[in-house]
Amino acid sequence: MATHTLGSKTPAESYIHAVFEQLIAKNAHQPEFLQAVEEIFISLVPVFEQHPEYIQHNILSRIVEPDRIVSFRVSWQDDQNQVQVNRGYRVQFNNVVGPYKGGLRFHPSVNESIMKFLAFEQIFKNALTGLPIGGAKGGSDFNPKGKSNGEIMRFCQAYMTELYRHIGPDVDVPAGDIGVGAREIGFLFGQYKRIRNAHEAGVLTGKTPGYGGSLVRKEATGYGLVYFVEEMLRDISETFLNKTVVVSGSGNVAIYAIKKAQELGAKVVACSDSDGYIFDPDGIDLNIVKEIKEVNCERIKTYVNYRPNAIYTEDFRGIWSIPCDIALPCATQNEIDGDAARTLSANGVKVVAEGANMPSNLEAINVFLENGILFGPAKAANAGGVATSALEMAQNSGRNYWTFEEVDEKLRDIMKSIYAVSKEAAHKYGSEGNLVVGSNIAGFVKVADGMIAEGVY
Ligand SMILES: NC(=O)C1=CN([C@@H]2O[C@H](COP(=O)(O)OP(=O)(O)OC[C@H]3O[C@@H](n4cnc5c(N)ncnc54)[C@H](OP(=O)(O)O)[C@@H]3O)[C@@H](O)[C@H]2O)C=CC1
Ligand SMILES: O=C(O)CCC(=O)C(=O)O
Repeated sequence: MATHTLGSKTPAESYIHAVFEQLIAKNAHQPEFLQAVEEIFISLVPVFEQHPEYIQHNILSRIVEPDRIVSFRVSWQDDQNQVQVNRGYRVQFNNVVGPYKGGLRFHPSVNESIMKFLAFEQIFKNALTGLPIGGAKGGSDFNPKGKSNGEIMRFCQAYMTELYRHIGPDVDVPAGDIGVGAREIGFLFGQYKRIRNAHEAGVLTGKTPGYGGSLVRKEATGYGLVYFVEEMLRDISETFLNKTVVVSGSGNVAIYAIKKAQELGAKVVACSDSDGYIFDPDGIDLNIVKEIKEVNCERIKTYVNYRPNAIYTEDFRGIWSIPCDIALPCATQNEIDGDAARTLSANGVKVVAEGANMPSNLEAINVFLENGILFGPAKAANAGGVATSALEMAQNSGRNYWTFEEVDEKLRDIMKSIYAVSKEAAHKYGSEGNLVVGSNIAGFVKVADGMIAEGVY
């Protein structure tokens, strides 16, 4: 039976508590979804105390129920001509601010709870960008590891053969996430185009620039994360220069976070994959990581074959025992628990900012906040990816391309604005400096006001 930490002393608390109790009763088997909702609900108490109209409109009961969840069979043929079957999903959570928008995850751990937590987070993250995009997420329990190019293509085609009827440039615009990069988006787009007989470029983002993709989208989540941390550091008169940084993961977000942090003068000493982590006291050589992960599709442990001083440890969570000034979790959900947070804190970490979605559990977040560590929550800190996707949609609608510098400048401005808006909301509602509270409130208020304006449905 799931438990929670929400109180029920004031009318606002009682309302939030009651909605959460009902949610637990209906979704007891969805721990990731409940975790994501609880984090937001805790932040919203002061908002509901000042805005009884949100209770009158029963916004919370409505906002936790997705507009729809599509779940479907994906049958495809492997290289041995055997028919394989996976489960596909698209959770269209909320389109008050704009068309449903959010990535697709292909990973064996995918289930309805993970899809719902990601789509729920996406609503508020997307609202924070200031751009007209609603919240969604999708994916499949398909495991891309070890699959041939042909198998990946046939899976993507089979997945899109059902998904196409639920999406469109003004309806729902998927993109990449774990296990879905430019190659998969290409296969998905090709199948959508064949079925619809139309080059609707805006139906997917994360495309290669040659056929409608935006420059900077590949780099955007990692770069945006670092731009966000620059803003956090600016407030304490610090910069990335000479800081020791630990980045978990070695996928899309991690690679471009490492690249930008290094460009700004930081020394990145560690990264990981789901098997283990590498520690390089001389600083990570990103070209080697890119060769291993992007070109050869190998495991991160092979890094030590190229760098004699580097050490590999088979335990990906152990990465948080490395002393650092800045920690950037960029792999997956719940990779930092209370113990890992206490270790980071005891080792003197100054800033933790989330490139992954919900990488810190609730206990870890509390440890960071209680110890005065600057904490950048995912829905603010990693919003650069989806924001640049929205810029890709804008270019597709305008049938034009912007230069790398133009998109990068817009991305930097968006990250600055997300930081400012989150900080301002935290201040306004009495939680100075708490970006968890600030980003949750700023995103929520925009969506809640839109829900009231658009009427009950
Ligand atoms: N791509 C984007 O634009 C955005 C991504 N995010 C989030 O960032 C995170 C990383 O995504 P992205 O870089 O795109 O994905 P990738 O598939 O490119 O890379 C994922 C990385 O995380 C590791 N990883 C995946 N699952 C696990 C796991 N269960 N335990 C430990 N390590 C794991 C992978 O290791 P291995 O190779 O061994 O699987 C790999 O190094 C996710 O949380 C995603 O939701 C957030 C905003 C936007
Ligand atoms: O670019 C997008 O639409 C999706 C990005 C994403 O999946 C995320 O923000 O978690």
